[in-house]
Amino acid sequence: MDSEPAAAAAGARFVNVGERTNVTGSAKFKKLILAGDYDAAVDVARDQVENGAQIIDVNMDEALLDSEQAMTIFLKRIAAEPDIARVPVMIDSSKWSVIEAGLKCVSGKPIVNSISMKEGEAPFLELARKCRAYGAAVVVMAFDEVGQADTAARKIEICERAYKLLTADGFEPQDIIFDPNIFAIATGIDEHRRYAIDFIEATAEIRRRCPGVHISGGLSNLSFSFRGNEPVRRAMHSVFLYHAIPAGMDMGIVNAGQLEVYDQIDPELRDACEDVILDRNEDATETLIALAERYKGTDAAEEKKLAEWRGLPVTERLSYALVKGIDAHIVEDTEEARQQAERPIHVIEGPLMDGMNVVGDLFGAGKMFLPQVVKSARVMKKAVAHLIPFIEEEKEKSGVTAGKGRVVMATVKGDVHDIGKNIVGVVLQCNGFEVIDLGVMVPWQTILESANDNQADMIGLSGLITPSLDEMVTVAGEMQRLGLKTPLLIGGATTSKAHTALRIDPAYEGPVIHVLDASRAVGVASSLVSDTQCEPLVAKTADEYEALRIARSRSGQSELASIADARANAFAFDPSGQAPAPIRPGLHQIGEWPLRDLKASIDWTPFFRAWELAGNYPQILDDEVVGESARSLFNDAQAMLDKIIAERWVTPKATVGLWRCKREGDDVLVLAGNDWTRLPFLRQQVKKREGRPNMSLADFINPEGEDWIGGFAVGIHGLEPHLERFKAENDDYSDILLKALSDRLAESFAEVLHAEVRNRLWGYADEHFSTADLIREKFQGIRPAPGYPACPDHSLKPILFEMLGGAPGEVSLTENFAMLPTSAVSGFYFAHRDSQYFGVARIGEDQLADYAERRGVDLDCARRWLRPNLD
Ligand SMILES: C[S@@+](CC[C@H](N)C(=O)[O-])C[C@H]1O[C@@H](n2cnc3c(N)ncnc32)[C@H](O)[C@@H]1O
Repeated sequence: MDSEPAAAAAGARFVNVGERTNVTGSAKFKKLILAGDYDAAVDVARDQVENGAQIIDVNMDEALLDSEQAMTIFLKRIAAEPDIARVPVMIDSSKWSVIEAGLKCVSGKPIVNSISMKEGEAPFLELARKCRAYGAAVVVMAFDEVGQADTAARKIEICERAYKLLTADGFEPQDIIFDPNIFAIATGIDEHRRYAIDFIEATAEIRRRCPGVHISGGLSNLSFSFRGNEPVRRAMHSVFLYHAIPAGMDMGIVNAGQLEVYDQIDPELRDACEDVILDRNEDATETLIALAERYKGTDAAEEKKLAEWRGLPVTERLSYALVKGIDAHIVEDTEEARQQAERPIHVIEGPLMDGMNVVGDLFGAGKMFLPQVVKSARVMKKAVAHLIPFIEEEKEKSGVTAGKGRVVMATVKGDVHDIGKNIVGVVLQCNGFEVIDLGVMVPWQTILESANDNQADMIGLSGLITPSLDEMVTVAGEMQRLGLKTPLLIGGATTSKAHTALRIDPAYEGPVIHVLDASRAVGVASSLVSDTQCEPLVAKTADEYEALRIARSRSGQSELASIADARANAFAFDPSGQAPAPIRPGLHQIGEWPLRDLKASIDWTPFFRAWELAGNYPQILDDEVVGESARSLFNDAQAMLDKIIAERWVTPKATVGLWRCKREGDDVLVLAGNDWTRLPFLRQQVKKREGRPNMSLADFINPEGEDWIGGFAVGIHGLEPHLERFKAENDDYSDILLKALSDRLAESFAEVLHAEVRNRLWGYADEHFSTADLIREKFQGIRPAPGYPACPDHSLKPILFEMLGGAPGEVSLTENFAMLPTSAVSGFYFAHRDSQYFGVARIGEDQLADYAERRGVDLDCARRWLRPNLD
């Protein structure tokens, strides 16, 4: 055989055999051949190849036909079409005369489908030799004198016998393709229940006993009981291949354009198919039949809609593609519109903007959600990218993007997080704004220069970590110093209306507005560029912030205990809850971790939150309001995740340290390497009700004897080339999706690694938690992260990283202690039975001074780091 199936044999890929040029399987093809319409019949073959068929099966076994003649004409016709002739032909007939007629027309390596030992060994060998004389490979059916093989044992026995006969006769193993018979399952007949699993098991064994051969099968039989229900059939075929390919099936007669991606199948349907195919439970068939009802007719309706859509006038097609986020035909449609338009810019100003307006309206009305909007934006960007060279040719550069207004956006210095900012940028662009995105870690000078150079209508600042709040105050202060009046928009996970009102707004006389999320950004930005709405919005916001400041000054803050009193009310250490010494103390470098394991333990709820879809996974997939959007996003995420894993886009790395330690007040002294390192922790100072302690993380370490503490950092590396590719393709959707998935992998890695530490490295636990219980953190021990409420000082990160040997998990820190790569997690391990998360909240000046001394920095520096805990 040629290299295609050989590659498949090596496990490199599965070879699709197109099944549409078969008069017994395709009513359409039969009609064309009977009518003598060979032009259209050739198009069927071309479609197959374009849809990914790597071999085409040709069958002319029809009583009303002169099959030999039809085979000859058709094969000669396709041999003259270079785009079809490049794939091998499988000549499919039950009559040798037809096969031979076909063999005479094929120039490349043919495949004969099929021969068997139905009539005994001698006729089998005779046919096989004839095929070999034509240089053909053969499909051998698992059929012998007794009949067709149905059980695994019979399939194995027949194939092994045929293998021995053929190879002894001089046949090359790679020219033998066994078809061990795929039969219909879910028929309601008990004997049929094992048909699929028997095929899979037999495949593995045949590959073992008959080295070098290929295994093939016709998939349509499998789902015969669900005729007319294409979604269920597609799902069954995909699930079947998902199991059969790893067992050794490397070819299959399957409609290449109609295979579902395994992970994109509705999980309920996928499980039901899996139960039937693997014969996993008694009522699997009933369950699948009941479920199948739900899918009836959906496909026909979809196909009809699709066909209708492609038949619309081009402007409507553009609008439809934008609203639905379909980028498959966008370049050809844009080109068609351009040819019809007077000037290329009119395509943007006309149909494209019309389509985006519909998207904007639907989003504004809560009928469309962020993932869809970002997909629509991708379609828009691709269309615009196609038009730009034509517009530039017309020297019309300026008109392209200067729509409603111009926004300069940046993640501030020291911060690297940009998912939220990118989403806001895309949404603003969708709504006609020109966005100048300066990226991450942008110092105030660059932001203000760009705003000035571009005459920005507003500046948007974003940040995720608390030190970024201070950076934003700095930018506001510099804007004031320069006498600017440009509106300043504030957004990002740690920002809040209160912080904006209390700290940023007083630093700048121009308008300052906190924007809660992307869905509000459009309204705020549109008002700011509107002649009538700008003033009212600015005045209303200023009043609101003033009211907030007054309320805060009047309400007074919760009363603080002195740090001495707070310490006297510490959480009592219970020696009986102390974990034993680690089994494997010291540093552990975790070079790589299998991505597949990380996928399995992903917590999906925060993923939907990143896309501003509210609800918990998995219920969110069925949510009445956002369910459809969530499902579509989830499917895209699964598909990308599978690629990330299969093509190893990213590499997870980690470092773990488990060290001896002792307590000194609220400090923990850690013996990392040969030196003792001081870890100063903060203590809650807000006065507590009787019986409630003022907690510090130090309280979970033995105050009297020896104890142990741990630390870790994980990072997901290697995103950059993919992000660059997406950027080049104007694909913000994939860019944001990849970053969000990479964040998920980092969190999952931190969770899985903590389990590894508890169960093996430290070894104080012996757990068997489900993923759901892991996510609920039901285990003993915590991994508090610097910058989080129990240890809010981000500046502990450099100390932790130093103890971990520097750049743990190949993660580094920015000057404001953000981690690079962005998808990274770090923290300490506490193993005591009582250890728990809490918030330090507000602290007093006495603790601040005490902390500055323990931390070894001056008071101002400590004040800057602990600012959020002092207000
Ligand atoms: C941010 S969530 C991440 C887990 C979530 N399953 C996910 O995938 O996004 C939980 C982690 O945040 C940190 N954390 C939460 N609350 C904390 C607190 N009060 N103090 C310190 N760290 C805290 C801990 O590292 C904890 O394991």
